[in-house]
Amino acid sequence: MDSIVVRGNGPLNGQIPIAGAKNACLALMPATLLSDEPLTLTNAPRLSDIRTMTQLLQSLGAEVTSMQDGQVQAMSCHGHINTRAEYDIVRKMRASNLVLGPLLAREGHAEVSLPGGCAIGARPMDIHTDGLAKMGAEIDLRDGYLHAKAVGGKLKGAVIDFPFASVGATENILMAATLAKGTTVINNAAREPEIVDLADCLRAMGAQIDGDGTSTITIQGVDRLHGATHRVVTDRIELGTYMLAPAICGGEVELLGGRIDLVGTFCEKLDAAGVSVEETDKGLKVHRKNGRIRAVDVTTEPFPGFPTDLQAQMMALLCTAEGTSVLEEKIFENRFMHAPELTRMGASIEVHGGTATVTGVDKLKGAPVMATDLRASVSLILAGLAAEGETRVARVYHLDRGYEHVVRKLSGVGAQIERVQGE
Ligand SMILES: CC(=O)N[C@H]1[C@@H](OP(=O)(O)OP(=O)(O)OC[C@H]2O[C@@H](n3ccc(=O)[nH]c3=O)[C@H](O)[C@@H]2O)O[C@H](CO)[C@@H](O)[C@@H]1O
Ligand SMILES: C=C(OP(=O)(O)O)C(=O)O
Repeated sequence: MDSIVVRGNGPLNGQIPIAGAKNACLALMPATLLSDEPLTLTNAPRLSDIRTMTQLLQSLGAEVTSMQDGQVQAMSCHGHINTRAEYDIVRKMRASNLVLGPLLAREGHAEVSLPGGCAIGARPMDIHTDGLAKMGAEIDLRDGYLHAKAVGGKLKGAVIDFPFASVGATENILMAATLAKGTTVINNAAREPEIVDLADCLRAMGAQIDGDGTSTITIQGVDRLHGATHRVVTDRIELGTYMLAPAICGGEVELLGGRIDLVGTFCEKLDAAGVSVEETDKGLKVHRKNGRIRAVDVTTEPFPGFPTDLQAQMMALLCTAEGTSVLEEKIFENRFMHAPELTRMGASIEVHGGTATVTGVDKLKGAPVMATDLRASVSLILAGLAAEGETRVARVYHLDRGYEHVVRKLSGVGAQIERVQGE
């Protein structure tokens, strides 16, 4: 198992290109199951999660080709479809559950293993299954698999009120509804940019969708969808992560492809902490305004609120801020696993339930630490970039799920970072 070794070495300067969004691409890829014709995605990120989704789609009978340097994924699904998504693949990644809606819409039945338990919270599937049940699916859990069957062989449009604006449930129902009979309305839908990106792609495939990006999405079912080519939206979480690098280390970094509308609330918090974000014709330029970072309070919320996927990285910034910051995690009940690791580096953090109180210290000190999940791992790298001495982050396979070329991107702006073999 590889580790990442980082040495704190002062300001970072230069440019970092931002990739296509993992979380958009993971929803876009299963959309290929909705059509016999090819779906081509450009700007796909080079990540292990994308390879896992590729394997899953191939196991269901899709042809998936990665072209050129892996940045284009072309998929086509015209032969026999296997409707069983096996545990061995599904357990690797929560987003595997996004094949449920498309399989059910296309074939009228599906058997999908429950995704593996993820360390950041329980992450049940009830909002997905209740929504599909309203559309006429009978679903039961047997042998660890969700067995779903559309009564009469075809899903029907329905009005579905989500108890929580779940991103994955919105994506599953949105895809299922494109081929359902009649009109589906999702109330309290998620508004994340990845939802809008998926709706854009489905529209390019011939779907009739209105209201994506708002809390009410209306989908008029059609008989068939056709092929399309779609460019994956910029990864706002990778963007926010690298915006924090000059905020933590000093210097000035331009994030190529960055857009304020993807990270609005995050930018407001950076501004309050003393970080300048400026729009350029190529993206966003970030530097510290002056002096030390100031403490800010952060509460994670569904989009357009502060993203839970940037909470760990923001905590890394606030570890050396002037004053005390309170971070409230409202999306996942167990998403502070980076806190004890940051404490090993000299941070002062107290966690009580869903609240972490961070009192800024002058300097962090390098230490051996362990990545516990994707965003936790990158928060430890960010902290290590500003710490005195060497930080070794073990278990970086988590990082490979969501950050392509992290060593190349950060060393390109002057960071001392390398990947080494062994824990
Ligand atoms: C691949 C992908 O896009 N992952 C993102 C997606 O995850 P994901 O789609 O899993 O997140 P959800 O929005 O569904 O989950 C939010 C909350 O709702 C709860 N819930 C969800 C579904 C359900 O049926 N029942 C239920 O109780 C979850 O346990 C969690 O507490 O959105 C999260 C919230 O922005 C992000 O952190 C993840 O990076
Ligand atoms: C939690 C994340 O991903 P997943 O939903 O795939 O676990 C993430 O991208 O931060």
